[in-house]
Amino acid sequence: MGLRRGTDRDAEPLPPGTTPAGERPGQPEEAPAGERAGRPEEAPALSVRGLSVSYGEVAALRDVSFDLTSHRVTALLGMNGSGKSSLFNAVSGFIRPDAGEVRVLGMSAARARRSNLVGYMPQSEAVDWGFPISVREVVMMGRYGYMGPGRHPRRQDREAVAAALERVGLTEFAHRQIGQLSGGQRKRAFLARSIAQGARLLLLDEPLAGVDRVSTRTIADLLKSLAAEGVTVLISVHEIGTLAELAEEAILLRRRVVYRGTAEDVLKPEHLALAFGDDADAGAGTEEE
Ligand SMILES: Nc1ncnc2c1ncn2[C@@H]1O[C@H](COP(=O)(O)OP(=O)(O)OP(=O)(O)O)[C@@H](O)[C@H]1O
Repeated sequence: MGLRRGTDRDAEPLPPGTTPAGERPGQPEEAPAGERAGRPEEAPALSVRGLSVSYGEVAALRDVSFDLTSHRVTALLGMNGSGKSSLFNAVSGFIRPDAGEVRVLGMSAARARRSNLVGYMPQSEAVDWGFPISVREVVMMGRYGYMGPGRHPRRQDREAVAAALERVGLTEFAHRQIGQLSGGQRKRAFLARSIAQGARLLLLDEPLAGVDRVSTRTIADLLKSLAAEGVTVLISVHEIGTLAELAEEAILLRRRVVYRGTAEDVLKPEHLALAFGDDADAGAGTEEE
């Protein structure tokens, strides 16, 4: 049961959530020292090294490197086509990069996903909102990784879902079909899915597109409280208006990392120009090298 519109990612529901001790699904591969699932804090929350992604002739990312530590909300800022979704898909293990390496809490991207450590909120356009599934069922998808093949929720799954719905303020909407929520409520439902999952790294692709001021505030507050609990949040935005409200720091992306700094620093015109200004290397597009 995938909500995501027709890609091969439908084969598996979008990354469910993390793992309370003792109920971690996914079989640990031989984990190097310091990579054991029970002690992921020892590694950076996210480490991206020399990442390049292309689609045929189109170079979406080139030699992208950065680290994220926990307890932080970091914005990924760039114009349309700058590679934000490609980065999320590579970090989630959904697409295979041409080159480079992604480590999530010291694990490979694929293993982190299987271990329910990565929560992903796709762009709205990537979701089939007509899919006959309730808000509660969407959030329950965050628990799939803890269930057996029959996906029968146990008491702790139901409790985790109820708590997540409560936290995002959607308890009273739990039985509504997901498409019958407002834009901001839909985003909160997907956030609840990652909360129920217990994800340690949250990847949010344009979560504020089409969201009003009140919902933006609510989502920003939720993200901050999750970060305070040790969750690492990477959130893509292509509008600068909400940046300072959302994130403490930002990475400017234009196929490669062109600048990184505090939200205040990144908003300086000379830095924004690196990501949004006219440039021979503008945005994404055909490799010109
Ligand atoms: N499946 C695909 N096939 C071919 N090209 C693709 C594919 N997905 C993305 N691209 C191209 O890769 C580049 C980066 O796209 P990506 O979606 O990662 O950017 P983005 O920053 O998320 O854009 P937006 O802000 O518009 O969502 C763009 O030139 C895009 O056209």
